[in-house]
Amino acid sequence: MEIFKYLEQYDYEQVVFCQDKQSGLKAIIAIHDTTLGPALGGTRMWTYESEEAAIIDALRLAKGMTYKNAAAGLNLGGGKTVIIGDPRKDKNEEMFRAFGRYIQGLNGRYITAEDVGTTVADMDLIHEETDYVTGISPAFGSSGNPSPVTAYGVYRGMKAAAKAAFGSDSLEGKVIAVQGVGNVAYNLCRHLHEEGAQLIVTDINKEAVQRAVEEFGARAVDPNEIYGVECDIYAPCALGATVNDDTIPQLKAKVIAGAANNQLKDTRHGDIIHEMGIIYAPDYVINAGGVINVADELYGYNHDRAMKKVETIYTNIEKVIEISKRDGIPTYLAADRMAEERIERMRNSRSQFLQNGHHILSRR
Ligand SMILES: NC(=O)C1=CN([C@@H]2O[C@H](COP(=O)(O)OP(=O)(O)OC[C@H]3O[C@@H](n4cnc5c(N)ncnc54)[C@H](O)[C@@H]3O)[C@@H](O)[C@H]2O)C=CC1
Ligand SMILES: O=C(O)CCC(=O)C(=O)O
Repeated sequence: MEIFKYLEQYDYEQVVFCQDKQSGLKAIIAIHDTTLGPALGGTRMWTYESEEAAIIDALRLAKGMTYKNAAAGLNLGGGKTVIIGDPRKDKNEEMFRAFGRYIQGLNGRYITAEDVGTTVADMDLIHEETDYVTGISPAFGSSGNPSPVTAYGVYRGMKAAAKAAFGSDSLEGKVIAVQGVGNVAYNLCRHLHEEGAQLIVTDINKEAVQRAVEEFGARAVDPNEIYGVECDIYAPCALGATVNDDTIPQLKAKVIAGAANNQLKDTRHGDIIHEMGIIYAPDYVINAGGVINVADELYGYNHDRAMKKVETIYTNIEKVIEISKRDGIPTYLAADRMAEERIERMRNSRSQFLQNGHHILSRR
């Protein structure tokens, strides 16, 4: 891959390769844009097919965080890390401490948190080496696992999207197909079940499926069947790129609203579903609850304040759908415009007064 060409094309600021022979750490920190503030985004640990696949994932996820943080109204830029490895087998204490030292070396340009494959315990190890980490244990006065808060935000955003599609935001009796019932989706299913939705679930992890069947009366289907089931709402909550050329023709849902990052394989898939009349709740707008929650730690964590901000996801989804209808553009583009306009406004105003990026963190 021609890395500098890619960085130039999509305006990335920095990529850091971190290796530590003793612990086996192989990590890529991607910093996309710090116009709004330090880059905040989680650390994903995953077994990638190739180093190139890992680099591309880090870059795509980091850019997504720039847009997510901007659209959520946070004063934070976008970044993300991927650690190459199997989270069930390859973790050790030295690995996260070595990684923490790399983050410390960036002196606040990048702040991390959890993502797929990493946990609060991993963040606590990073915290031994740096303060530039969020989502650490509540014992440290922090917010802990962001997944339940992400789930609540997705639930609220899904209701806003349902209102646009069905005329009411009630999910009672709605059939919702949930792909992946991990940390976020388990909590999402709880909210949906409490509201009286009918759930169809799938996961490659049989125990996760079993739990959803037992606790929420969900119907289980095989992983590749989920796209074609009769349902009102498709909720992608596993990994990205599941809205693609193969899956779109199978979809029966009128709404796509879920937690996964980078749900559209390509932007043209957002155009296709728009033309089909499907209401798509843009991934980075609807799944911002976790980052809103962890970002609150930078101000001294206050759960009520964080949850109040998470509630804005409902109105943000409404706003995106409104722009989409007004301008006749797909919702993913409406969300991009909303985020880009905010970054541009701040770039123009900050450039005149700020030389060294004064930020809340500099008061810590
Ligand atoms: N945890 C959080 O607060 C946030 C998570 N997200 C995104 O939401 C998604 C889910 O995150 P988590 O629940 O934290 O991760 P998780 O790892 O706990 O859950 C993902 C689940 O998807 C399943 N899965 C993987 N591949 C699958 C496939 N092909 N078919 C069916 N199931 C499959 C896994 O077995 C797992 O149970 C990810 O894309 C993540 O990036 C986004 C914002 C915040
Ligand atoms: O919610 C988190 O754990 C941190 C933010 C993040 O990486 C994300 O929203 O994808």
